[in-house]
Amino acid sequence: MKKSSFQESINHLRAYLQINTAHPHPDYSSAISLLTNFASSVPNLKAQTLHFTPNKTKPLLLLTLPGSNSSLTSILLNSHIDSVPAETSKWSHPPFSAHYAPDGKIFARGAQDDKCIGIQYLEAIKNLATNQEHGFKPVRTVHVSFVPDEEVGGFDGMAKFVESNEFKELNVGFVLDEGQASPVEEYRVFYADRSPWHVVIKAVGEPGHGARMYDNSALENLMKSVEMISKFRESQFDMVKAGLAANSEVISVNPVYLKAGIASTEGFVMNMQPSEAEAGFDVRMPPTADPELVRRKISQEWAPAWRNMSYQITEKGPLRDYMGKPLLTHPDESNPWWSVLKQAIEAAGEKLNAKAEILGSTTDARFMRQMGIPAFGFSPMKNTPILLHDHDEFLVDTVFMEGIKVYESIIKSLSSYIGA
Ligand SMILES: CSCC[C@H](NC=O)C(=O)O
Ligand SMILES: [Zn+2]
Ligand SMILES: [Zn+2]
Repeated sequence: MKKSSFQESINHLRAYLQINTAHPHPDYSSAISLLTNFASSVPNLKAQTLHFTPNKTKPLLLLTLPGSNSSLTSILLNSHIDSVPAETSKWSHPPFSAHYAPDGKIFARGAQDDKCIGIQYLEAIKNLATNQEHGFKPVRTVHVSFVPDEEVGGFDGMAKFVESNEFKELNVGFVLDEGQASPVEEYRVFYADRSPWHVVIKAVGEPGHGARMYDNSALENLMKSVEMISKFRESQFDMVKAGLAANSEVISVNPVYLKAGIASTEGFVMNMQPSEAEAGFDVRMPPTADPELVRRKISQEWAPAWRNMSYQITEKGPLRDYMGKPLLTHPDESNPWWSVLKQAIEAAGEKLNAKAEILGSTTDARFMRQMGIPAFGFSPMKNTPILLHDHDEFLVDTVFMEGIKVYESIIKSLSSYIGA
């Protein structure tokens, strides 16, 4: 076996990006075939496809490189196979063509989030295996997981996986999952995610003629709530604007839909005040936020029954770990994995942002942190604009290749660390 050339590595990435794994109909089976096929070119890398749903439509690919000391915990490198959808007409190139521009940019949905890291893990392991005289023999076992459904909450993917016997048997001691691009030279590491709630508030009220002014219409009730919510949002955002907190360190509340009005085939009826109205909000809480405070705010201020309001909170995953502690992995010397990771990145000649961050959005790492397993978010993309979930998501070829080198150093260091 020989190491992939620059062009071969790029081809691997592009082939993966060309498989449309966007919701609502991700083509998981083609992706798994491609990855399994690639994995079979790496000696000693064993592949198994796991299923945690009865109809087997959400496969999870688990690759394993056995270590020499099976009494030590293993390392898990995770990425998700699925992507968010793309509005094709708003892109400069078709989002599943993986257009390779002369300046090195590869345009595709998933280029940053997060198919890049999946291929980089494999390329790095392959390079390690090729560079060593007798093949790469890690001390700790290294697992690479490709999971379904992260973008829709991970409930049929990582959430089920961490609960399974298969997972327990892996005896995972440390996890790397996705992070986010860095617009500057320093790489970024994430030690926590924000926990998401989907909050729907509903108002009912007096119906009536559109010309009449009266109290207690459904939309008036809803709009009062929207005002209160906007004030809270502003108070959080003001802390960010004043430089007192990062965006991901405050509670965000963003309106995501509004539903009201009497519809007819001609559009909305303009002279009727409806008796029902509803709005949806994406709420994200940093790990140290008090969810009970937010719950009280919702029931007493944002959707009080006395204003004819009701609400529904859908908690999208855990808020605390199995010990009741905030879901975070300490990015300091108290956590030996932090030092190993940091030193491995620096050993590759790269720089790390001095401050580890909370990720503004949410990843599958929360399910592993819930189990008490330390997990950092890291996607080695430097000097790269943050384009996840955006139009024209791209990654530059040389940035992708540098990321492979960094993972080689990281995988070598993590898998040979015997302290923890
Ligand atoms: C509600 S959990 C969904 C997870 C998703 N992850 C990435 O964008 C997110 O919205 O952050
Ligand atoms: Zn992602
Ligand atoms: Zn995403």
